[in-house]
Amino acid sequence: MAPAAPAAERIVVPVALAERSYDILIGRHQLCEAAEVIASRFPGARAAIVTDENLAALHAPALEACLQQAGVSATRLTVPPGEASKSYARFIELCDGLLAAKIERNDLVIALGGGVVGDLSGFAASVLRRGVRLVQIPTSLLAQVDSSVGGKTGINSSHGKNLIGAFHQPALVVCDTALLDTLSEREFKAGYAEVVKYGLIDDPAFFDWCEVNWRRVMEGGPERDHAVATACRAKAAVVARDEREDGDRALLNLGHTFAHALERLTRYDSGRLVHGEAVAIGLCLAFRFSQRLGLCPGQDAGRVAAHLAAVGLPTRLQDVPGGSGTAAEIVEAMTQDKKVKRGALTFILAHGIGRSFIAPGVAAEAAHDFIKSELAGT
Ligand SMILES: NC(=O)c1ccc[n+]([C@@H]2O[C@H](COP(=O)([O-])OP(=O)(O)OC[C@H]3O[C@@H](n4cnc5c(N)ncnc54)[C@H](O)[C@@H]3O)[C@@H](O)[C@H]2O)c1
Ligand SMILES: O=C(O)C(=O)C[C@@H](O)[C@H](O)[C@H](O)COP(=O)(O)O
Ligand SMILES: [Zn+2]
Repeated sequence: MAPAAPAAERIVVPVALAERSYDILIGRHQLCEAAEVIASRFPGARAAIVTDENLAALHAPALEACLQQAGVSATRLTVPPGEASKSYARFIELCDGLLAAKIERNDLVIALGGGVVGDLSGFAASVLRRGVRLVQIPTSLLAQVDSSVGGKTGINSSHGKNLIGAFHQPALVVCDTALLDTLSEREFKAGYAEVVKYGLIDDPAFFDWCEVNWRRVMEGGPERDHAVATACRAKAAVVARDEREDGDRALLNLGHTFAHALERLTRYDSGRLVHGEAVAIGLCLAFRFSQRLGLCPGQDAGRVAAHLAAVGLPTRLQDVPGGSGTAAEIVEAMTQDKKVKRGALTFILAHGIGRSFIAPGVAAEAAHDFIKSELAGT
C-alpha cells in the first residue's frame, strides 16, 4: 500500500452540548490523525467499522491501517450501498453483527460512509447495549456537511423517511475532505444541495459565495474545505441551541417536507432519486410555495432554481425519474412528516434568500393546490 499523504491543515469545529460535546475535525488526509485522536481519547476501546460495499473497497483498508498503527483493534461490518439499506432488515442484521463481534459499551462504532451508513449505524449504536459510543467518519459531501453532525439517526419505513430513529450524538466527527475525491459527480452534486441550504436558511452571503465558487468546491481546492467548515459551523450552532428540534433546528428541514415525500413515493430507490436530489427539488418548491403565498419575491425563488439548475441538480417535480406521483399522493405522504402537529402540516418557508422561517399550521389544501399547479407547469 502507498504511504498515506501527509495530513494538511486541520479546522476544528466544536459542537457545544455540555456532557455530550464533541469536535468536528476537517481537512484533507485526516485518517491517520483521526486514528491517533481515537487512540488517545478512547484508550483501550475496540472499533467496529460499519461501512458500505463501495467504501469497503475504496477507503476502509486505509482507515484500518491507520487504526492498526495507532494500536486500535478493529473489525469491519459491511452493508450494501444505497438508501434501501436504511431498513428494518439491515438494522437487525447490523445489531446482530455488532453483538457477534462482542462490541461492548465502551467500544466504538465507527461509521465510515455516507449518510446511509451514518444514519443506520448511528441508530444501531444508539440502542445496542442501550448506547455505544459512535464516531462518524463521513465520506460523502452530504454526510460531511450535514448528516454526520447533530445526532439524528434512523431508518425508513414504508410509511415515511426516518420515521424510526433516535438522537445519538457522536463522540467525534472526522471530515477528511480528500475522501471526496472518489465520489461520483452525481453524489457530489446531490450533497451540494445541503450545502446551499445553509445559505438559504440564514446566510445570504454564503449563498452569494456558493453561486461564485461552486465549481471550485467540486474540484477540491481550499473552497471545498471552506464550504464543509461553513456548513459544519452553521449546523453545530443550531444543534447546540436546540438539540432535539423543539424549535429552531426545524430550519434545517428547509425543503425536506417535499423531499421526504418524494423519496417515499419513489420507494427509496437511489437509482431514481437520492436524498440530495430530492432536497434540491424541495428547496425550489419551498421558495416557489413561499412566492405563491405572497411571502417571498419571485426574483429570489428564481435565483435559487437558477443556481441549482446551473449545478446540474433537478429543480421541478417533473424532473423526478418515473414521475413524482399526484398532488394528492404527495400531500398524503407529507402527513407523516415529523413536523406535523395535531394533524396540521408545518413547512419551512422563506421571506427571501437567507430569510427562512418555520410556518406551522399550513392547510393541506393550500399545499395540494400549489403542487397541482407545479405539476401542471402553471
Ligand atoms: N442524520 C442527519 O442529520 C441527516 C442529514 C442529511 C441526510 N441524512 C440522510 O443521509 C442519507 C443520504 O446520504 P448520502 O447522500 O451520503 O448517501 P449514501 O450514504 O447513499 O452515499 C451516496 C453514495 O456514494 C457512495 N460514496 C460515499 N462516499 C463515497 C466516496 N468517498 N467515494 C466513492 N463513493 C462514495 C456510497 O457508497 C453511496 O453509493 C439519506 O438517508 C438522508 O436521509 C441524514
Ligand atoms: O439535522 C437536522 O435536523 C436536519 O433536518 C437535517 C436534514 O438535512 C436531514 O435530512 C435530516 O435527516 C432530516 O430530519 P428528519 O427529522 O426530517 O428526518
Ligand atoms: Zn437532508
